[in-house]
Amino acid sequence: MSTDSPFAVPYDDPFGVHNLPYGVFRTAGRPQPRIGVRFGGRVLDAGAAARAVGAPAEVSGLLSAPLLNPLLAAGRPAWTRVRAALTEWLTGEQHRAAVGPLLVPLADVALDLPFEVADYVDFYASEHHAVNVGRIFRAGADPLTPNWKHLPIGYHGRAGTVVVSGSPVVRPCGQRRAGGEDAPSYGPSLRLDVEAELGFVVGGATGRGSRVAMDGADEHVFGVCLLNDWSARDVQAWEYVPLGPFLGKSFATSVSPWVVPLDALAHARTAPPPRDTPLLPYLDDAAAPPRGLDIAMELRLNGHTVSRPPFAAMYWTYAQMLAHMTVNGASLRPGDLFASGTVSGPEPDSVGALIELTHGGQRPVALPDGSTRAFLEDGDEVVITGSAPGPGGVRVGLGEVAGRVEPARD
Ligand SMILES: O=C(O)/C=C/C(=O)CC(=O)CC(=O)O
Ligand SMILES: [Ca+2]
Ligand SMILES: [Mg+2]
Repeated sequence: MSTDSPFAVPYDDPFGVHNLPYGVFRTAGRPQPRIGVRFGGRVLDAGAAARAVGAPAEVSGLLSAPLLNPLLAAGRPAWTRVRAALTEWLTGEQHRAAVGPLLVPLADVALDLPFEVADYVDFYASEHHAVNVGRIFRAGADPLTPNWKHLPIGYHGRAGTVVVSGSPVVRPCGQRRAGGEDAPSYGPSLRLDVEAELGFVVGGATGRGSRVAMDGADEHVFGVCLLNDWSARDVQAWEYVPLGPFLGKSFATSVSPWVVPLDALAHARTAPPPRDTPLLPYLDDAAAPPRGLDIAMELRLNGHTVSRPPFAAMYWTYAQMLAHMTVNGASLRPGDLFASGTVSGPEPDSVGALIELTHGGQRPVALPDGSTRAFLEDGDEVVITGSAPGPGGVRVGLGEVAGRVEPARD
């Protein structure tokens, strides 16, 4: 095979055949959104490939949609069949002539939000993050609230403001109370922050009244994306008592364009940290298969790496989050998105938010251009990347989620 063949993807490419993440793309020549599967530096037009190889109607139909929701709805057995088909098309000699022309260079595509977000929930699953921000928001009180080790705390976010990587983020305005003031004022957030998180993309509907136990989680988690939960800390600190985050976080949540299938993360599975508080049976994972994920993340501000958050340090697993989210009988819809909460590790340079990195803004970080940041300035660009161990020592790439801050609007 010549090295300029679209099939000549190096063995250790993080987007090799062991990964095959799903997205939705358009090209200048064909602006209709359609499902793409990343393979090396190219994107397979998956629906066109299915038709070109004469795939079964189920596979062809699911891949010919303009977004991932029908595939998400189809459930785990269909996900397995579709992934097997894609693997065969990209590795089988007999498909090269049909599939090769449908591998579009990444540089020629625009990537859209890959699925319509049904409900969006954000958890708070890092003990390190919870302790760090608890100290800042509730100085003098126990940093962990009494419920923290008994259940994965979460809140419902705003599905309609989940945006794809690259979308600009306008600095939000809102009520905030400056230190020392009694009354709030209105204006642009002065403490705009980021939260490096992992998003879990849900498929397979459940009815109201049913629950997804921990051992059913893999039937409903289709895959993962990188997620940035942009946060206006001044708005948040004033508004959150007692119902939790609201407008301080609902203006934008950015996700990476590629949804990495859970199947591609088999080698990333790892035991979560030891539990030191007994758990109710529906959350007790002492005898469960390991559902921590060893995903290495990087948080970059204007091109400079400021932190390396380790997902393996997360206290609560995605199976516990999903079990808790449905234990009251709340139904799931294809396209539900739940996020892990800020990924922070134990080290000062492994935290997933500026508020932690800068100790509430008191110790600004220095950037190579000589400037410093306590919180984000207009024009700043934040990029979060991630990768996980794959088979045979290769990495599974999660790609990146990027966003640039635009000035507040009058
Ligand atoms: O402890 C608090 O009051 C604040 C928590 C958060 O910032 C909420 C959040 O988005 C959870 C997270 O990302 O871990
Ligand atoms: Ca968050
Ligand atoms: Mg948000």
